[in-house]
Amino acid sequence: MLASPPALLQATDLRCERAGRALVDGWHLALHAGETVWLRGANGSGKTTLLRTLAGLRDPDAGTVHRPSPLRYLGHANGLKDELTVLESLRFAAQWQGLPHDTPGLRAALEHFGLGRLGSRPARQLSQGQRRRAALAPLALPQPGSVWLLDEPFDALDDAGVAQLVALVQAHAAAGGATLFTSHQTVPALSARAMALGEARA
Ligand SMILES: Nc1ncnc2c1ncn2[C@@H]1O[C@H](COP(=O)(O)OP(=O)(O)OP(=O)(O)O)[C@@H](O)[C@H]1O
Repeated sequence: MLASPPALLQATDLRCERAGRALVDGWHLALHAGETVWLRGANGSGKTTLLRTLAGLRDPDAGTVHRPSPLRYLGHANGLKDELTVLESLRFAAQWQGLPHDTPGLRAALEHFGLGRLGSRPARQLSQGQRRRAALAPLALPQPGSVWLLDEPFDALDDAGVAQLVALVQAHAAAGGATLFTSHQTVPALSARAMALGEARA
């Protein structure tokens, strides 16, 4: 019998607390190449806390997270710097991904999200949807076999933006990557395994 390939991201017996209360306890995840997982849950149920823990931005209160693959986390706050232009932000993200400063895909990545004409604009001049698109643009740069952790990535996107992101997530899965995303809206065009968190905690 063939052994199953190792997960790109693995969480074992995870416990995450806020203000002394467990949001998840004994939680498991094995995210494999080609998988797309939709993490669902009510407001306050712990999705952001869990994603940040999986990304290594906060420590679990118990359990382990194994991250053998490159990882990209996008929080719902966008993380754009107002004073940087859209192209500078993308260049910064490319370097962070280990790509050369002058990587040829930068323009194409902006074009993917319809931002080709906005490359020299400072982020502070963008609309909310344009900011979301600019934050997502680094996903259009190559990073084979990586894990994407995306917190509410569809927020503020119009129908065309949703379709552009769906196309990227599907291509990422087809190329051997994996994605875990949160969303309060159903995205019918995206085929994803749903995982639900428990009830909201006050
Ligand atoms: N810095 C903090 N200190 C204490 N409690 C916090 C803090 N941040 C979040 N919480 C609490 O942790 C719980 C989970 O919050 P979290 O942001 O992970 O939920 P969420 O599922 O992402 O919510 P939403 O759908 O509203 O974005 C909430 O009850 C929240 O009040």
